[in-house]
Amino acid sequence: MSNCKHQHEDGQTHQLDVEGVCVSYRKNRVLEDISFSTRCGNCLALVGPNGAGKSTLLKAIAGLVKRSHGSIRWSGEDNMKCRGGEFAYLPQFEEVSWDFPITVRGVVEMGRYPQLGPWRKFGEQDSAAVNSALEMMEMDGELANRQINELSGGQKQRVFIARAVAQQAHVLLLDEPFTGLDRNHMANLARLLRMLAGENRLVIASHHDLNSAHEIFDEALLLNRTMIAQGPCASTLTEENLDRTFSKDN
Ligand SMILES: Nc1ncnc2c1ncn2[C@@H]1O[C@H](COP(=O)(O)OP(=O)(O)OP(=O)(O)O)[C@@H](O)[C@H]1O
Repeated sequence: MSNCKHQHEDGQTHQLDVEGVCVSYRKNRVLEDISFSTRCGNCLALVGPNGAGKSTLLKAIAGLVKRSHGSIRWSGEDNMKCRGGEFAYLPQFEEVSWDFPITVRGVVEMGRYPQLGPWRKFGEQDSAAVNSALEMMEMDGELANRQINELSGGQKQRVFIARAVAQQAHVLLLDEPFTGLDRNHMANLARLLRMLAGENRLVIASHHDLNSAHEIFDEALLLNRTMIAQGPCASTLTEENLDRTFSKDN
């Protein structure tokens, strides 16, 4: 892993500030007045029912969908103006076109493109980041040369997690990263997320398994179109908050 600079020279920690964010698809408002702050070194779980707006919030932070109101700032800078590579985004499994002819290594190399920009060639540092990410997700060796359409569901998911890891971004935005993984790879991914937070990165992931949330994540954000609660898992994932979050149908 590279030494990303996660601290300003004055020692201030990087922080994500989301304030009053609303997002609509055409006229359908799916996120209403979302405000929270979190900082690097944290693992934050987005929890809420299907259709609550978890993916939309991740995409809004990544700058992939436009907000109609509010602001999203990373270290004080508007997220849409952040330079390439600050945010690594793992799309939900169903959103990826798996028929695209590309190898596992090719996908993971794509994680380096935001760092390269128009002038820099793919170099040793990039190869090292790709190899390390492939090893971490156990997609190295023979698997690295396979076409992605020849993989199992869990292997495909691991390739895209490896792509996000190879990017060595400050902020990892992961849409249901545990989907399709077997028990061992789930445990491996949980360790990886803890390691990334330990390197002072910010990890935000949508997550449906409330039993494992306490072990993996420091904080939870409960969402159902509006924000219900945010804070440390123990004080946020309470019966009362969960009832309020899951009582509204979408
Ligand atoms: N591209 C789109 N165009 C129109 N509506 C959309 C689009 N993407 C999502 N929606 C709608 O926005 C709402 C929130 O969807 P979103 O995918 O953000 O929820 P989610 O919490 O991630 O759900 P899940 O747990 O099922 O993945 C849903 O009502 C969904 O139908």
